[in-house]
Amino acid sequence: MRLGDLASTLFPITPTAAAVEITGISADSRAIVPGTLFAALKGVAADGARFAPDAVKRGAAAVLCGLDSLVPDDIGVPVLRAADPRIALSLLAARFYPLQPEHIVAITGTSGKTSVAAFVRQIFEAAGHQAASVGTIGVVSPAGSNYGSLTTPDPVQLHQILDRLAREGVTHAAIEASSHGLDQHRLDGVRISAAGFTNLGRDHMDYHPTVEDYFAAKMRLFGDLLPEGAPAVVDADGGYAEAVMATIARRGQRLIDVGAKGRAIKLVSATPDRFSQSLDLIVFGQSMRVELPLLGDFQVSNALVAAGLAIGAGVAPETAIAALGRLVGAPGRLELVGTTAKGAMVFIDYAHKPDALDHALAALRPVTKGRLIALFGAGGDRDAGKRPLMGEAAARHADLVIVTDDNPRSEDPAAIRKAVMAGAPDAIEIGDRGRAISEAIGMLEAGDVLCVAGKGHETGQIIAGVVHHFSDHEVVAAALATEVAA
Ligand SMILES: CC(=O)N[C@H]1[C@@H](OP(=O)(O)OP(=O)(O)OC[C@H]2O[C@@H](n3ccc(=O)[nH]c3=O)[C@H](O)[C@@H]2O)O[C@H](CO)[C@@H](O)[C@@H]1O[C@H](C)C(=O)N[C@@H](C)C(=O)N[C@H](CCC(=O)O)C(=O)O
Ligand SMILES: Nc1ncnc2c1ncn2[C@@H]1O[C@H](COP(=O)(O)OP(=O)(O)OP(=O)(O)O)[C@@H](O)[C@H]1O
Ligand SMILES: N[C@H](CCC[C@H](N)C(=O)O)C(=O)O
Ligand SMILES: [Mg+2]
Repeated sequence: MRLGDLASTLFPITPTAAAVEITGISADSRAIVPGTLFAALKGVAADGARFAPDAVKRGAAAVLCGLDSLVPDDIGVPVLRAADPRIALSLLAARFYPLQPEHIVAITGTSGKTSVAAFVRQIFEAAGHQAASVGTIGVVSPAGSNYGSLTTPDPVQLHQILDRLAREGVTHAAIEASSHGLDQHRLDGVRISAAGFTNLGRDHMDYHPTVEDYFAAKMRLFGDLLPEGAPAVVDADGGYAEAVMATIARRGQRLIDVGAKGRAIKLVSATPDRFSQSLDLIVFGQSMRVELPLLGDFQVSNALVAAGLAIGAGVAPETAIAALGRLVGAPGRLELVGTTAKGAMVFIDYAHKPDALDHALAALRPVTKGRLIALFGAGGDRDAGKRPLMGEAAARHADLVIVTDDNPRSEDPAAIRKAVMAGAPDAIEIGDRGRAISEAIGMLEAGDVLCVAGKGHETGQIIAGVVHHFSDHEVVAAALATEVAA
């Protein structure tokens, strides 16, 4: 594509520059091949402007940067200066990869995004649409699934994915909008037709200076990205619901509020029956009942937000609610992965923040006849303040707490465990996660429940910056197999 076709409506471009052929876009100088437009962005760790000369040496055909960027005008290729180069990058990426599924819904909130995205995809499928989801567990579409590393991919990758999905015939997609993604404008070029908000709790205090800043990042989804008049779904029972609804009202969006306090999709009652729960609902004034095959109050919230989003995107209410009866949980989210010979159950969950741990363990208590055992750690190079709070949440709910390693990343694993144990002083400490899981399984008696939390679907463990293959699923399966053999 010519630079003129790509960027002339956004930037003043000379005729010579307009004729330059652009073959790709990247914000990483290391990925530049001849013909690529290099976006020099200021990041958390570096200023991309420093890498512009190297990008040009590698064949960059143009450079995008900020108004006051250090990139010199005489760098040898056209320089496009934008007030906010991250927004410009997203808009250019959306133009370079022009196709998007017709209906895209985006979900934000501290917990539940992956689950809601997976549920919306399943409801779309039940309604007969070609559907996909994009988020922490990767891209899941009729063509298969592949795992990416970020919850909200960077804009170039995201638009490449959306363009590919649309070409494969996907008409309906659900995307997770992380606070990093919203803050860094990764979603700014996406044509969002409905947006959802699950809840707000403590998270990412390493990146956002205050909870208000974190909330403001999430609010960009409704304040800036979702058009006026479009449907906005909120769990009315969740934290910060009123503040979210105020933004939605200010923007003239169509509120679909769900939950016990919800009016559009009202939860009249949820009656649990071990692994499922019977939901009595009033959906836009009509009584409906469905048996949700999932455990935990929080999954009711996630399912109703998902139904609201699917309805907002055009699915008939009866179809959306009926589809809740066949939902399958997202991998590694309160997933029952096995039962020991003595009759204890083992679950794998992705709770890696205090609220999530609170909800996951609370959900398991009613199915626990013996002891509830929580096994988890906390990630390194992430919000250190959440560590003792996770310890406290576990100590509050579980009969036995085992503190182990999650992804220590660059940090000292023992120091992370110590910080977690400040909130759970009676916990057992077993650093090696594999050993912790097999020892925990060895301790299980009839009726006990073990919750292995924090890594969910992950297939690697990052220790001292190196990713080692590691899967809670594989370790649990191996420990259960040994137990049966013994
Ligand atoms: C803190 C954070 O969000 N960082 C993201 C951000 O990087 P950054 O802009 O701060 O990067 P930087 O290292 O300061 O470098 C500045 C610029 O120089 C460029 N550079 C750097 C080195 C070089 O040799 N050449 C070069 O061109 C970089 O590509 C970048 O454009 O933008 C990059 C491109 O989009 C992301 O890959 C990167 O994600 C890092 C890897 C990351 O770990 N992010 C996590 C924390 C994250 O985003 N998580 C959220 C939330 C998860 C959840 O809880 O749901 C997610 O959406 O996954
Ligand atoms: N609505 C909810 N409220 C509270 N906790 C939840 C909710 N939904 C899920 N959880 C808990 O949070 C964990 C992560 O859920 P999920 O992956 O769906 O959320 P997420 O917002 O995508 O998280 P992440 O930001 O880490 O990707 C689950 O394993 C469960 O323990
Ligand atoms: N998207 C989240 C995932 C955290 C998963 C947990 N296992 C950890 O390493 O803390 C993050 O990068 O902060
Ligand atoms: Mg997620």
